[in-house]
Amino acid sequence: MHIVADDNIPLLNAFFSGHGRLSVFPGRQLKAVDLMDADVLLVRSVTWVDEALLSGTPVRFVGTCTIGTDHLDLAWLASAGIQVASAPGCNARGVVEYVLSCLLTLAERTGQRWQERVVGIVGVGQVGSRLAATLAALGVSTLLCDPLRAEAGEPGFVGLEELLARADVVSCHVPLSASGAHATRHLFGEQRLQSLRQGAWLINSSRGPVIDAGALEHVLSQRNDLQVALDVWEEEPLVSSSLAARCALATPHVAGYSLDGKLRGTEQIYQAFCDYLGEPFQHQLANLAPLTGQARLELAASPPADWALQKALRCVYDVRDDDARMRQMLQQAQTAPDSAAACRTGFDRLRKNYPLRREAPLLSIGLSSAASADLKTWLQAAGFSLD
Ligand SMILES: NC(=O)c1ccc[n+]([C@@H]2O[C@H](COP(=O)([O-])OP(=O)(O)OC[C@H]3O[C@@H](n4cnc5c(N)ncnc54)[C@H](O)[C@@H]3O)[C@@H](O)[C@H]2O)c1
Ligand SMILES: O=C(O)[C@H](O)[C@H](O)COP(=O)(O)O
Repeated sequence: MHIVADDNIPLLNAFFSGHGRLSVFPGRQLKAVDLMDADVLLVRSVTWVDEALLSGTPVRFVGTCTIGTDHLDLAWLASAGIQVASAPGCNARGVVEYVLSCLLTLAERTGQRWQERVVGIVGVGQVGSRLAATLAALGVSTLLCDPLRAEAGEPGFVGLEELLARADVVSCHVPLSASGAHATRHLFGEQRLQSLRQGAWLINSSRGPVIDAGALEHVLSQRNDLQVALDVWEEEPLVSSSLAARCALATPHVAGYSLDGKLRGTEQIYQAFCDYLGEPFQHQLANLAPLTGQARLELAASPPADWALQKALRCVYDVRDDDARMRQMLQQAQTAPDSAAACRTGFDRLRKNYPLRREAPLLSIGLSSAASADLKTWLQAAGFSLD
């Protein structure tokens, strides 16, 4: 069997080499000619998988080691009888940690308490529901908008216009869809962006085209009360430097880029592949995951709960670091002879050379018996291991 894969997929050899020959390519550069004798294609989110790429190739199984599937032409793949698998929820925890880091940072910069802001979550699936549960456990009020779940009869959801009218923070976790009653392309256009509350924070870590970038830039040119954190960009890997300059936080599509999230993505696709072949799993992530990046944080006898939670969250992920690297890249791209090309390359380089980032359960926290019950509850809600 010949397996062709994106070279950004970790543990590829460990999981797949027993199944045949492996060839790797940079995901954005993969072409039909590379697949002429391939049986299996393994991608991440940057390879557009459609008829143009696959027709005329022997590929029968496509796996994307990502949550999002908007880069796959699912209708054509189904009509061609090609088996497709994605990795639901694989990096959801990383995204939650990104959102928490945005909240801490924006609170610090605006002098507000993030715990007292009402957080509106748009799209309450794998990521949105984990975020909602974490915030609720931290005592934060949330508003949830998911018309598909509401239409299925589930209680507890509000409409988008009501959410925009009531939420101090809007965090977006919808899939990108271009058609249908609840299409999300340009879900946030000029009118909805203008309807954000005075002083609102808007966080988008879903897909760039969910927000109309032109409209956002226009709204931000008129309203300096808003704080916007963008992890995803309408034309990425090309980023509008003028829009980034108006954003409070700008990162290169790395919200879910924990090593753990990427590894789970590979494992989930390996398992789907074994199921497709009708074979048992030979490998388990628990036996293969690298033992790097674990850390320990010792907290003083009875630290203030707010301070300790912030310290622990920042030990696992600090969005300010990604923001700084992105702004440096954009600044350098501006001075390059072809700044658009330099931006595209720089954006992908930041993602390819992403620093080691482990998730909250990999940080163990030493707490004394004098630590408050609130602090223990909060740290556990955020996923930390306590002892
Ligand atoms: N930036 C990153 O690193 C990163 C990481 C993971 C996922 N993502 C993106 O986030 C998206 C969401 O991830 P997920 O795992 O929660 O997906 P999911 O499919 O589990 O959940 C999406 C939810 O959005 C809801 N939804 C669909 N259309 C909607 C609309 N118009 N309004 C409100 N809700 C709507 C769905 O009903 C569903 O419950 C992914 O599709 C992916 O594009 C980005
Ligand atoms: O959909 C996802 O899972 C995320 O957007 C994922 O982090 C994208 O990472 P990439 O495939 O671009 O490496």
